[in-house]
Amino acid sequence: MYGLIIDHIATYIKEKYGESTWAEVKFVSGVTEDTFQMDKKFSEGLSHKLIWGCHDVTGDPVDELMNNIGTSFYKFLTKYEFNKVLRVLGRTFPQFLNGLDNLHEYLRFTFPKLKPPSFYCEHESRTGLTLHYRSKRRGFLHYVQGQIRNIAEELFQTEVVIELLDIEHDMNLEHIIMRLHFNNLDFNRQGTAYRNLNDSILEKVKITSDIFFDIFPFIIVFNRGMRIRNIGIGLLRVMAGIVGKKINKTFLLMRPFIRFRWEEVHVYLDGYLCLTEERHRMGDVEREKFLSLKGQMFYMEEWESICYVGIPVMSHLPQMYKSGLFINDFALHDSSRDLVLASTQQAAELKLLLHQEAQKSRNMRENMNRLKKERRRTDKLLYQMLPKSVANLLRNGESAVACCERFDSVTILFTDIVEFTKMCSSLTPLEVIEFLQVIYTNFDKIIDVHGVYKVETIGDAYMVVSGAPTKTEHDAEFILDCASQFLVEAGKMVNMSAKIPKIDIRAGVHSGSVVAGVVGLSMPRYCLFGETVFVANKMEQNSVPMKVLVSETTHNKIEESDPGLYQFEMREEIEIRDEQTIQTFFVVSRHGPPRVPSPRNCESRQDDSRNEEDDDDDLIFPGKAGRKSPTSEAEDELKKKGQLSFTPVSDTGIERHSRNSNRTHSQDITPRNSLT
Ligand code: HEM
Ligand SMILES: Nc1nc2c(ncn2[C@@H]2O[C@H](COP(=O)(O)OP(=O)(O)OP(=O)(O)O)[C@@H](O)[C@H]2O)c(=O)[nH]1
Ligand SMILES: [Mg+2]
Repeated sequence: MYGLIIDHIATYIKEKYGESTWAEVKFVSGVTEDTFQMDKKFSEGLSHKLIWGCHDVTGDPVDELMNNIGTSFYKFLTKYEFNKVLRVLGRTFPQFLNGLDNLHEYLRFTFPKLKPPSFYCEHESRTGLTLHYRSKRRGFLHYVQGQIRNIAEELFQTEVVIELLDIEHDMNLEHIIMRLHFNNLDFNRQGTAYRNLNDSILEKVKITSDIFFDIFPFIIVFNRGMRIRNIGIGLLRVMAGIVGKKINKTFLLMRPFIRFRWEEVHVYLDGYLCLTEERHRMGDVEREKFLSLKGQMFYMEEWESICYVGIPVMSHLPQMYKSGLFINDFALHDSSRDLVLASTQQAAELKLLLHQEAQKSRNMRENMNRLKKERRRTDKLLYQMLPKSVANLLRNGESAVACCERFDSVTILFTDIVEFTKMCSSLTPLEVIEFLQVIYTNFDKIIDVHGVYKVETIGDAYMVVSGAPTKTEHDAEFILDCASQFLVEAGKMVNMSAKIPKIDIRAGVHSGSVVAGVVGLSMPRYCLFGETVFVANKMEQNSVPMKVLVSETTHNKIEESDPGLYQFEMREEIEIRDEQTIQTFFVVSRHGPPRVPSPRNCESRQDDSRNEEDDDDDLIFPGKAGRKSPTSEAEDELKKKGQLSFTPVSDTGIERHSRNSNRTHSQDITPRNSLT
């Protein structure tokens, strides 16, 4: 059933009983929808579900509910401006009721799959008329009675008393016969006016049958035997062969819902009838659907026949071609041509609108995809500057202060290039940038493998942390694995250029607590604050080339959690400030392969890891196999111009450690040519 009727029921319940009762009614009826789009189809049982739900919640009798809802119908229709259609449907109340079938048919443009009720009036008198209401649905008797009373009062200021005469069930239809008692002032008024015409004029009005069948080009005259005696000029052009055939073998009667027999049709004279789907049997081959006609039947006493005066219904021009009809087959004097053109025009406009709609939704989808891709790109840039969890907090409107967090147990690594300033004196600015770019790109690849977070680079210094923003109990181990890999990587960077035969780096590590947070609005950075940072930096400054110097805190952390995991060499105590010294250790080697960070050993790891599923990593990060990253593209560019003076470490990057690697001996992390 279309949402219009269901929306009517829902609107009544909300307005009469309030939103909370409506919510209860929905719950009781198991209805999830809250609104019902008027031109959308819903399940047939939904209307009764809501009515019975309302009965269960309020205790009001169902018939009374249906009647009261019916009496709010006219007011409800104003919501969609359908009330304007009702106002012009009939000059009198009986004419209005006679126009209901036509009205619902006309509504097919808005409700293409309409299954409306059928109404027919007979035995009209000064005191009322008999109304036949037929429907494929059951249980709308009181709803209809409410509607009728409401319309009679609203549009005709007439009070109607409804007497139920009979209810039949036939042809899977509910057929309700009611006597409407009301003051039918207009009864006979038109009739008498018309019959008062001077008889002599009527006598002279004789027209030849040619003119008659011209005036009504789609008329069908059939006799009591239902045999077609004659047809209008329009029908003659497309189906001359039906003359002499039985009309109820040639056409199906779609509305009203009655049997297509003389006795039943005869009762329906002056009523609205819709013939359709002409089934033109060529031999035993049934032709496809051919022509739909809408019209009215009149009884012609002189001919002892019924005249069906109709016009073809065309929903689109192709249907017109198929039927073999042309516009000039339609009468010029009535609106049939306009109606056909209007409906095909409307169909064309509708098609254009749908096409435009489809185009719009395609554009919308493309824009959404572009937006999504752009969003991913900005996210990636943002996640390069800030941890993902922090970036998302900021994006959700949290203040920078709200993003601050204290981490009780982190381990920080500083590395620094030995005699960088001296090296730079022999390089051009571009070569300095390239030089750092190559080193840092390779370090960037390493940190991902070891689950540490790159905090920043300061000139030739490179700072990473483990234990923030992703908490882990293996922070010291991850940092030492990362530091040792940095040394291995630096040891490979030999003969990168004639001016720099090799590079050495110092590394320093310390563990402790920090406060981490975002500072700065224009260039927000994720920074670490606290003594731990200061001491880690001191470790680096006091280390020696190609060695990792760790504080006693980090040393003890490893020894407590994983005794013997690393071999250390005790060094002298260093003074980090007046009278404050720290015991230090060099890292010598590690037992077994590095631990692989995972959600199991890194809390909220997935929060701060890159979005693996993103397919445009290569835009920001070194490309996957076969895809060039900007760095290597830039390097190619410079190579072509003969400007590149460094041979970057091969793009195979860092061999990935994994627990199941077959290395069993302790891994010596002292690079080949380091000083000890
Ligand atoms: C412009 C005014 C009207 C509009 C837009 C309208 C539209 C509709 C629609 C969309 C349906 C649902 C059919 C389906 O889902 O297949 C419907 C059914 C119905 N209409 Fe109308 N209608 C109008 C006027 C009236 C009037 C004036 C009456 C009675 C006096 C009426 C009686 C009914 C009834 C009883 C049903 C549902 C029950 C059944 O199918 O028997 N309608 N109508
Ligand atoms: N932006 C910035 N750059 C710095 C900072 N400290 C040092 N640098 C830069 O880093 C370069 C190297 O500094 P150092 O590492 O202290 O000196 P070095 O030449 O590498 O000698 P070493 O003591 O062996 O490291 C300097 O030339 C500066 O350009 C800093 O705090 N901020
Ligand atoms: Mg330096």
